[in-house]
Formats: sequence, structure tokens, C-alpha cells
Amino acid sequence: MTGATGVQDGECVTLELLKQKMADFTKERNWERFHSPRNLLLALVGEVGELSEIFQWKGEVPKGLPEWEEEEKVHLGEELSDVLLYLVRLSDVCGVDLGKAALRKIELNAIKYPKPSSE
Ligand SMILES: Nc1ccn([C@H]2C[C@H](O)[C@@H](COP(=O)(O)OP(=O)(O)OP(=O)(O)O)O2)c(=O)n1
Repeated sequence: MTGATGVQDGECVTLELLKQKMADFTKERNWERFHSPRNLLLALVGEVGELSEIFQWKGEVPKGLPEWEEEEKVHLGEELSDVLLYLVRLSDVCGVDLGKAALRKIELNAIKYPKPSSE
């Protein structure tokens, strides 16, 4: 089953697929002129603000969000997606391979913050 997403159940959603879908979405609407690096960065920051609003005034919430209504979780997924999609698109228009850059950064993090030595 692919449902509305075009992705098979159990199939991994790759950054490459999201990048291609965002590129197609933009081209089909002739919006490429709006998707400049600066505009995308501002859009990304705006969506981070919308994501923050969901948690605003709630205080600390337990992992898994057990007390949240389904509707709130759907909304959370939408705002997380907006952030991810603008990040993927920003990386693309800047010519940065986000997946490779992120893997490299994880390596750098591991060097900067070594595992505790076993006693
Ligand atoms: N110029 C644009 C406008 C929108 N989008 C895409 C990327 C985001 O995933 C989503 C953002 O759409 P909206 O600006 O309508 O923001 P919201 O979906 O958050 O709506 P609202 O701000 O009304 O909650 O659409 C895009 O790629 N380029």
C-alpha cells in the first residue's frame, strides 16, 4: 500500500526523495524565483516558531506525549515536516548534500565528545 504519500508501507523515506519532491513542487508552481537561500532560511525560522508555539506554555512534557490528543500530534507532525522540508530545500539550493553533511557532523561530534572509557 502506498496511500497518498506514494511510499510503500515500511519503505524508508530518504532525504533524496524529499529533495526531489520539493524541487518538483517548486517547479510545477514556477516558484523557483521565491526559493532563494535567504527566503528559505526565513521560511524555515518561521516554521521553527510555529513548532515552538505547540509546546509554548505547556511546561515540560513527557516523552511520547502520552497525554496529547491525536489532533495535536498530527499538528506537531505537520510543523516538524515544514521545518524538515524547508531545511532540505535550503540545503538543495545551497548545493549542500545534507545527508552526507549530517553524517560527517556526527563523526565530528564523536571526536569532540568521546565515549566515556570503560572502567
Ligand atoms: N513559497 C512556498 C510556500 C509553501 N511551501 C511549502 C513548504 C512548507 O511545507 C509549506 C508551508 O506552507 P505555509 O506557508 O502555508 O505554512 P503552513 O502550512 O505552516 O500554514 P500556516 O502558516 O497557515 O499554519 O508549504 C513552499 O515550499 N514554498
